[in-house]
Amino acid sequence: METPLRIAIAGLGAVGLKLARALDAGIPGCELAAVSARDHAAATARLAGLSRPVPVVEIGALEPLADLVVECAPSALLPQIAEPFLRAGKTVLVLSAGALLGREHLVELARAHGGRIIVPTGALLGLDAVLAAAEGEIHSVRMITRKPVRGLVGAPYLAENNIAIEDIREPLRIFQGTAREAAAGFPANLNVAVALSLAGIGPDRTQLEIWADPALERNTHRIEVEADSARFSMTIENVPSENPKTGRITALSVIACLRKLGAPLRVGT
Ligand SMILES: NC(=O)C1=CN([C@@H]2O[C@H](COP(=O)(O)OP(=O)(O)OC[C@H]3O[C@@H](n4cnc5c(N)ncnc54)[C@H](O)[C@@H]3O)[C@@H](O)[C@H]2O)C=CC1
Ligand SMILES: O=C([O-])CC(=O)C(=O)O
Repeated sequence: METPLRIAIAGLGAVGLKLARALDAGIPGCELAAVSARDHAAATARLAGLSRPVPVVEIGALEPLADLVVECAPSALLPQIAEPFLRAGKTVLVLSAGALLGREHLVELARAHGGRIIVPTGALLGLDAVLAAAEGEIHSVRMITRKPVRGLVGAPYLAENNIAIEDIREPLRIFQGTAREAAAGFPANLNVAVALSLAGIGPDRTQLEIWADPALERNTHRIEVEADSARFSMTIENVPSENPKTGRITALSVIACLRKLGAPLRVGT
């Protein structure tokens, strides 16, 4: 049997905690090795139910303990989390995909040292089809995101543009622009748009609309793609996790991605 891949988790929030529990329960080929959290005492308490305890350490101490780190922390921490792993030729699974924009040096670091950055499908769907279509010619990619108000409040774009959504009674379009612009204005809410753009035609050509909808319960993303190989549209309606900005399926996507890394049969692009 091969030695299991030692997994570190950076950020023990909605995604990180779910993943830690899944790794503890068993994902073939993987073992939880270490965790990083803002509040070590709280993290240790949250992990008390694990069958095999793991150390809770500072972000900078994760790399020697693991072969792969799952970044599921506030987006500003991405370089701190990723750089040591990439410099050591290791793998980084990135959830804060928006933070990759403008940080192309991370990809260069991976290239130079034989490391790897993986962006899982996360809260989205259909990146397999978008990747395939991008091998031909994609004419356009458009995404329309609708979120309940609590999934959007606090986004810097709203404050910068004096948009108040707390008391809206009807759906309100709060943003129209590119994935790059959305990543800057909604760093904790629209990683999916950046993941889509990286799979397809890039952050400057991927068009996005964001709606705040007071009647909605689920974070909803609709994608429309026009390509020379196919036309397709897809919608996902995400049940929010404990973090209303984050769909429950996000952690499941990471679990599926880790399972696929070690699987003898891999389905999907
Ligand atoms: N790519 C995708 O499809 C999706 C990406 N995301 C992104 O994934 C990331 C994680 O999402 P959630 O788990 O919902 O966020 P969360 O806010 O629930 O968890 C983040 C955790 O990081 C911890 N943290 C803060 N400072 C830290 C430090 N210095 N060291 C270690 N940990 C620290 C926080 O205490 C918190 O527990 C976010 O950036 C989010 O925007 C979320 C949903 C979908
Ligand atoms: O993209 C994100 O960061 C989160 C999101 O929209 C979702 O979970 O539906």
